Amino acid sequence: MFPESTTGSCYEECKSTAEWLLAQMEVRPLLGIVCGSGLGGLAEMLKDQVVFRYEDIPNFPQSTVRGHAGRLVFGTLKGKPCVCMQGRFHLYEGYPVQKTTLPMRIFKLLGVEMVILTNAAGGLNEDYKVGDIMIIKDHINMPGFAGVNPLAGQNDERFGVRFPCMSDAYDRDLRQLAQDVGEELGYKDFLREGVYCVLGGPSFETIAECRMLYRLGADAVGMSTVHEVIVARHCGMRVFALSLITNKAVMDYNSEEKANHEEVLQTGKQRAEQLEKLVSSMVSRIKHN
Ligand SMILES: O=P(O)(O)O[C@@H]1C[C@H](O)[C@@H](CO)O1
Ligand SMILES: Nc1nc2[nH]cnc2c(=O)[nH]1
Repeated sequence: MFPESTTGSCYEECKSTAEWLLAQMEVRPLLGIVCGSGLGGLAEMLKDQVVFRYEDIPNFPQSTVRGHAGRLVFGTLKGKPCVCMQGRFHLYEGYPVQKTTLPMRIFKLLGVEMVILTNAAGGLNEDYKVGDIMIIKDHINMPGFAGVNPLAGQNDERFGVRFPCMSDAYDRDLRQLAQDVGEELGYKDFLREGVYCVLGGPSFETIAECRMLYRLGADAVGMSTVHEVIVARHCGMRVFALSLITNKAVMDYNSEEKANHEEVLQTGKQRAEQLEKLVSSMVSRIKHN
């Protein structure tokens, strides 16, 4: 277990990073966006951009994965002030889980009320196709079963309660909005809703693991998002999340298919435009308090 002071995720450290950012620009974001592997194009939709490289932000981790540019982009999307992570952090990069989720606390201290997260994921559900977009309705925190939870350690009540509820993690109204917008855009054939399971990575799953996860109730498997969601909910932000099904999980011992990062990035490119349209259309209809 890493004490918060070595992960930079304690209140004072997050506050000092948030204050550093706020002192550099005038944008006061209400919406936070996290781009998944190969989905960084979402950030390009922001108007009047102010961009920070992660390496220039005090106390911020660095992106090490291809498809994660490592830039924090501020601007407006459909007139709404936003901050967008073009690149996120994963357990397999060697970061303690508290470090991978640190940006969520910084978002909160910047004034963000709602977070939209995206990821690339392998499809476990037999009905899913490559290129499907899955609205996440729930998650399975597999590392959490072994005690890997970003909220483990001392709780700071300034962020949230010791035992936060997760049965309402994925905002029902935002999920409905995504369904409505998706239908209007003609996405019905490739828009799904399901359960996302996080594993530690970086190795992709074995066939036996994929079969097990599907039987446990997961529709898609990936290496991110869940821990960010836990921290975002802990500090009271509304959450909406999408998985792009970039590859089908291999479930059959006769299959010649092999999961690989190239395919993940390639599928991201092919569906990027529609995913961006879905997110921006949702944002144009979201009302803030
Ligand atoms: O950041 P996400 O969850 O979109 O990235 C997924 C998981 C691995 O980082 C990578 C595997 O191709 O894509
Ligand atoms: N764990 C995992 N992560 C992914 N990210 C994109 N595809 C996959 C996958 O098949 N498995």
